[in-house]
Order: sequence, then C-alpha cells, then structure tokens
Amino acid sequence: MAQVYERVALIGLGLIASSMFWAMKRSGLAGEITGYARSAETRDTAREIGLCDRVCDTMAEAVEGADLVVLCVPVGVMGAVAAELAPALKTGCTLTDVGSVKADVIAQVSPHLPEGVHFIPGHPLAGTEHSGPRSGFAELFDNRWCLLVPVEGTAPEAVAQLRSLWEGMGANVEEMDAEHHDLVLAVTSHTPHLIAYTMVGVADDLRRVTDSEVVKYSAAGFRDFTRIAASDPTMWRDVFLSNKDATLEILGRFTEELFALQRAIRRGDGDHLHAYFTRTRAIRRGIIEAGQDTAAPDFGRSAKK
Ligand SMILES: NC(=O)C1=CN([C@@H]2O[C@H](COP(=O)(O)OP(=O)(O)OC[C@H]3O[C@@H](n4cnc5c(N)ncnc54)[C@H](O)[C@@H]3O)[C@@H](O)[C@H]2O)C=CC1
Ligand SMILES: O=C(O)C(=O)Cc1ccc(O)cc1
Repeated sequence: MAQVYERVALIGLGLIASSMFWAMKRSGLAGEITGYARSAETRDTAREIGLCDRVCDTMAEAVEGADLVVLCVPVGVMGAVAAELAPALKTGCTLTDVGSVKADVIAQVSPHLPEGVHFIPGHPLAGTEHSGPRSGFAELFDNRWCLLVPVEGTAPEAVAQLRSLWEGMGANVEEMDAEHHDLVLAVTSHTPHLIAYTMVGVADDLRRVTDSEVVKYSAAGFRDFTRIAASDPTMWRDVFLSNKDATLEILGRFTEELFALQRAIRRGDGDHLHAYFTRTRAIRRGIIEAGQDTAAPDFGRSAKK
C-alpha cells in the first residue's frame, strides 16, 4: 500500500500507539515514525524492541516536522499533553487522538491549537486488556471500526488522508459527532466495563467466604468479566470521569431495569422474567440474522433504512 503520511509522531507508547506503529509498518503507510513516552523506562523498552524509527526524549523533538501527530495517552491528560506539544506543531499538520471519549477530549485540546493545524479526533474500537509498549500488534485494527469525529469546518482533504491511514491499518472508518459517539460508547463499552469491574469486585468479596470456589468454578461469562476487569486502571478511571454525563445516563437506566428484575425475582414474577429474557434473546437473534455479529457494528444504521 502507498505511503499516506511522510512523518508520523506517536505520543504515549502504549497498546494503541505500538499497534499503530506495527500496523503502519506492515503496509508502509508512513515514511518515518517518531515516538515519545513520558517515562525513560518506556523509551528504553521501545528502543529495545524497535518500536518507532526514532524514540525521542522530548515531545517537541518527536513532533517537529511531523505531518500527523497522534495522541495515545489516557483521556484525562489529553489537554495537558496538547498544551505541551502545541508550540512544536508544524503548520498544516494533522493532530488526532485515539481516546475512548470524544466531547471532553475536544474541549480539553481545542483551546491549545495553533492556527493552521487540522484537529481530527478519532477512536479505534479495538483493544485488549493489556497495556504498555510491548502489548501492541499489527492486526489489532483489522476489520474493526475506527470512528472519526471531525469538528465543523475541518478540511475534507485532511479527513480523507486520516481515513486512508486507518483503512490502510485494516480498519473500517465512519464519521460521527462527539455527543453521539459518547452516548453510543457509554452503552456498548463504558457501562459494560463498569459492570464487569463491579461483578469481579462482588465475587472477590464472596471469595473470602467460599474460599477459591468462585475462581475454580467460574464459567465463560465470569472469565470474560475478569479479563475486562484487568484493563488499565488509569485509562478506565479517566474514561468514567471524562464521559460522566453519558455514563450516568446509561447507568441510571441500567439500575432501573436491574431493580425491576430484582423485584420480579423477589415476588416470584416468572412472567416478567420470561418476557424480559425472550425480548433480549430476540435482539441477539436479530443481530445474527442481519449478519451483524462482527466486530464492526453499524450502530443501528441498517434499522433506520
Ligand atoms: N486499551 C484499549 O483497549 C483502548 C484504548 N483506547 C484509548 O487509547 C488511549 C491510550 O490507551 P492505551 O494505549 O491502551 O494505554 P497504555 O496504558 O497502553 O498507554 C498509554 C501511554 O500513555 C502514557 N502517558 C500517561 N500519562 C501521560 C502523560 N501525562 N504524558 C505523556 N504520556 C503519558 C503512559 O505512560 C503510556 O505509555 C487512551 O486514551 C484510551 O482511552 C482506545 C481504544 C482501545
Ligand atoms: O477488550 C475489550 O473488550 C474492549 O472493549 C477493548 C476496548 C476498550 C476501550 C475502547 O475505547 C475500545 C475498545
């Protein structure tokens, strides 16, 4: 595949940045890829494993002359990182990010942007419970969605170029506005993560009573919860603080439904339980019949047609 950007800078060398590096290298999408990490230990690891063509000791050095700068840090520090690197950005370059929340990141980053920089927020819907520079792999984005959230007035050529990069890394790209993104992700990712954290916490409390039975007899569903609950605490703390409104909205609805199910169990209301489970089974069957049981959901678009 042809080169999309001459020079790319990755800021924060964790799971997503390292996966982007290997994916760009796989298809020759960038001429030179520089990288910056805050800790000397991460920079040493990156140099040791050949992550980035050039690992820089300062953000300014990594960003200098870059045509594309990608912020791959936790969402809580996007603004501070943008403020630090803004003076070093080349006029005409594109600044993007990979954060799991969009409206808050836009609010944090926008005030620091110099004239002539194209800011195009993004979010690959692909990840694992692992983090750090050694955790990335080239295939992470293959056949997964990457959502771009261009703010009004962004140059279409700059968006098209970033789209080409993500497509070159294997992703399917869609554009979406920030508020809609944050609500959709609160439903599909953020609240489910919170539920997994809670369930593993509950089981851990119980383990003190029942010894190791919870782990010993755990079925697939619970094992998935423990995998998700092993995700990076800093990243997920920031996601909930940053997507506060949408998460609280979905969590409110979730607890209302949960209380209704709790009441049905207490009252022995089998009809309520049966009707509810029949409805959820139909949803799953509908997904399969529509051929949408893939990593690339269409967020209800086909239903609107
Ligand atoms: N892990 C996942 O499954 C996914 C994560 N994301 C988003 O991607 C971003 C990065 O996540 P990962 O790569 O998973 O995290 P990670 O924990 O693997 O890497 C984050 C990197 O940022 C660095 N960092 C933290 N604070 C910093 C600061 N103040 N200045 C400079 N560097 C700093 C860390 O040292 C680390 O190298 C986050 O915003 C996350 O929400 C998006 C999709 C999936
Ligand atoms: O590992 C999992 O199950 C995930 O859900 C990965 C993930 C985590 C955070 C994102 O913003 C996008 C994808």
